[in-house]
Amino acid sequence: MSEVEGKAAGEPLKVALLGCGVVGSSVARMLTQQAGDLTARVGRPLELIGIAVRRAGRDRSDLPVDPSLFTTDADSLVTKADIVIEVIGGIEPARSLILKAMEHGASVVSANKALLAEDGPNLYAAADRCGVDLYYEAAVAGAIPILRPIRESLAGDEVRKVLGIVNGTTNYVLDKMDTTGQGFAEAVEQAQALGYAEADPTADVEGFDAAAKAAILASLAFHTRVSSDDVHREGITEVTAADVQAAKEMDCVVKLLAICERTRDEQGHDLGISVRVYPAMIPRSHPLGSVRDAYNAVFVEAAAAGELMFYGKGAGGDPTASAVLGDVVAVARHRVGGAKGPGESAYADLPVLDIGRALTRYHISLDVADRPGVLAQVATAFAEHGVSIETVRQQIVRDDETGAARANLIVVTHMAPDSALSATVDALADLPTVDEVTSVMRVEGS
Ligand SMILES: NC(=O)C1=CN([C@@H]2O[C@H](COP(=O)(O)OP(=O)(O)OC[C@H]3O[C@@H](n4cnc5c(N)ncnc54)[C@H](O)[C@@H]3O)[C@@H](O)[C@H]2O)C=CC1
Ligand SMILES: N[C@@H](CC=O)C(=O)O
Ligand code: NA
Repeated sequence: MSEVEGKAAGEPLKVALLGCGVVGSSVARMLTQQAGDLTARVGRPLELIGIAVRRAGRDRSDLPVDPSLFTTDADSLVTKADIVIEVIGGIEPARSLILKAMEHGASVVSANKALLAEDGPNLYAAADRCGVDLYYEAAVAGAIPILRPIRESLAGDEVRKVLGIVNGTTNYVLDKMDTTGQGFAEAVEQAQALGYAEADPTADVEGFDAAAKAAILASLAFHTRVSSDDVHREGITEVTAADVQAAKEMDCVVKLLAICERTRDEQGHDLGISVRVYPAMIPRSHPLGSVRDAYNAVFVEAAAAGELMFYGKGAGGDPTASAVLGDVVAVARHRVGGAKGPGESAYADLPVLDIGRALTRYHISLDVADRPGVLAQVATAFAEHGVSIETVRQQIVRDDETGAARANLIVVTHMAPDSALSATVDALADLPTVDEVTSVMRVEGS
């Protein structure tokens, strides 16, 4: 019988909190202020036994917790707890502390997508070996319950696609660029001030954060190990005001999307899965098109359930703490009831396909000479790569100095493999009649 199982009913479960930043301070506050309700829901009190911080002596008088709980000795704190909450972030020392906590019999709740996406299988193996739980609902889309629905509620179905806006910072930035014409840098600063951005916002704007979340979603949805390195990633730093305007003209909006989908051949045999993150135009009428500010939304398609939509706050201290505490209650209930949550499920072991095999559509804008035969040359470049054109729009622009007429062509394709689409763009750029390919963006969701 473990030490925890041997405790008398009513004896508190000891909770250690690692990290007291944006998320950690909300967790500390909620754990303290909602102690009575949490006790009633778990069946045993939860006792906060310590809060590991990096620096001692900082004024934390705004938090309703006993100042003696703060410690810089996370290593010894994790050995004394029944439940460890890790909200430090990053790979080390978070990983070593989690492993140590498990070795000492603690269940772990983490919000750390970077770590889960890099080393999830190792953490699951340790949880299994130690007979403890590993929960991380806050790691993807903050407050939105999405991992447990995929991991548990949809465990009897077959998930076919997960399409999501899973990064609040980039959604905030793109939304501000769309609605107020605000500049990129200013919008990123605001997202940081509001507590949405990662400690280093490069993780947000370059798509690393969304790629980690995509890896976690794909692993759970397709019962396959997917790490951050398997995810094709493009961030939003290259998205220009002109791209946002071009999207508007198509009644679309630019969003950073995480796309996880199962690909089958015509006979229905699994070819593998595609996991990718990139900015793309989606119609404003699409359910993801109206996701504003730092909100997140995840659209799931399953064989029997059909289409499901999950929407809410994907970032910020309190929303993220809500997901953390939901997990704390779940693992605490397991302790009280002598149960254990699900472990890793990677039996399907599907190959992760190269981005070239993903089926998508392109919106291409190019400046060309305005003379007979140019459109035919452009159309030939598409045809030679097996790419079918859906629409072409042409606008004549006159050069102010020379008076020469140039044309701006906007081509939107039908669905084609990404490799064929990008080869078409290369071929267009090489045509002598094409001055410049001014923008290329994928179109999703229609
Ligand atoms: N802020 C948000 O909206 C969300 C954050 N997350 C995740 O939650 C985790 C925490 O994020 P934030 O609270 O935003 O970060 P933060 O940077 O505000 O807080 C992290 C805290 O950990 C402390 N820390 C660093 N090393 C430490 C150590 N060795 N021992 C003790 N404390 C240490 C830092 O001093 C800092 O106060 C990250 O994994 C993040 O990806 C997940 C969802 C949303
Ligand atoms: N930096 C992240 C926080 C949540 O995961 C975001 O902006 O979504
Ligand atoms: Na979540």
